[in-house]
Amino acid sequence: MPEHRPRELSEGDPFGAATLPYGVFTTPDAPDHPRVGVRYGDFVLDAAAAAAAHGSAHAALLDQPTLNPLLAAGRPVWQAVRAEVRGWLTGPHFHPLAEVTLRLPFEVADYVDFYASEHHATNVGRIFRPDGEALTPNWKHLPIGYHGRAGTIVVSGTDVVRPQGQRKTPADATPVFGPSVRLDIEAEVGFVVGTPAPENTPVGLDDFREHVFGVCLVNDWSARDIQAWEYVPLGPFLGKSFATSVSAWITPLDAFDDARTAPPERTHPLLPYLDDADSEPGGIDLRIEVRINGETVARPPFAAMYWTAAQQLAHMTVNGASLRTGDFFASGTVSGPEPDQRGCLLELTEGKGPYLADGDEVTLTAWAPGPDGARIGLGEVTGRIVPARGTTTP
Ligand SMILES: O=C(O)/C=C/C(=O)CC(=O)CC(=O)O
Ligand SMILES: [Ca+2]
Ligand SMILES: [Mg+2]
Repeated sequence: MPEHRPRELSEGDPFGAATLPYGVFTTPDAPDHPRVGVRYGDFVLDAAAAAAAHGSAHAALLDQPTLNPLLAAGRPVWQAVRAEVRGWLTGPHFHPLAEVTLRLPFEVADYVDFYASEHHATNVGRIFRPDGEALTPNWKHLPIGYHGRAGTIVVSGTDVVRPQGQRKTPADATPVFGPSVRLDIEAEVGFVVGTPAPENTPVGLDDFREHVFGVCLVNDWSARDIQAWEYVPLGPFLGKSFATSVSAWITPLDAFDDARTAPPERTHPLLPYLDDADSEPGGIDLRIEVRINGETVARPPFAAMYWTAAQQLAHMTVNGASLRTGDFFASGTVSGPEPDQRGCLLELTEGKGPYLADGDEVTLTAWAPGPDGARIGLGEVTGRIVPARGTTTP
């Protein structure tokens, strides 16, 4: 049963009234009734129940098994619902976070993964292509990306089965098949598209807020041995498509207004559709923490990303491609300039490993500065590696 007392949060709780991320949850007494919830401290506001009780015009958008109807409703509705939710925080309709089951919060349309950290791209280029320039000639002119696999995006807490595949190191005469022996993480930040765009209407830098609903943490699990053998010349494929974990909580873009920051200085002139010199600062000062089995292994700074999410969206649509509600794009691995700011084990260990072992649990958390000293928390993304399934089939 929902608790009928208003919730008191401790000072500095990163999930206070300035944060208010959306998710989809069920309760043990109604396991077949997924609906939209809002995280407040360690509680979940049943937004569907609160909206119905208040006679909200948006009640039907919130009594849904995914966020997609709310995503599709557009920015004026997102802003109206967020204001209404603030008014419901002192009322009933809360469940303890530990007592609900959280679902994948939105139905993913297409999934794109970028490569926007200059530090990551330089480090990986050095490790994967030691004989060439670390950054390819196009890197400073466009945000490089690839299309990922939307159907294998899973919610935080889902176990990740060790993938199997082909690999071939220089020491192997022929390819070998088996469970990946270089399973890695990639700490990333994802952006969820709400408002669609028809074909042949590129989304300019200044229209970013009209289309992007919110932000979440992403772990783009990567099998480096499978990847290193398969990726030439078309890019990542089975080395990354087995699973991508996302947080159960999507935080509205507006929650990051106080964390906006200018991206690093541009070293190359940009074509007009990517030139953000006169746009609002496109960086976000999000501080990520990567923990493996409870131990902090890295603190990647999202503010260091060279390409911004607005530039990525502009680039994704500049060729005439349309946008759908539920389209999802991730930043690429977040790495900063310092050795302890690298967002994957490939970089953290200079390509030598160790990589993930069966049973390892990886958790990403993050926060950004908010209004009046508040912290804006991003919901965690966590996942545990379980052994490869079945027999090894060549
Ligand atoms: O440089 C490469 O060949 C590939 C690098 C990656 O694994 C990149 C990737 O998934 C994009 C990113 O997370 O930055
Ligand atoms: Ca990635
Ligand atoms: Mg992936």
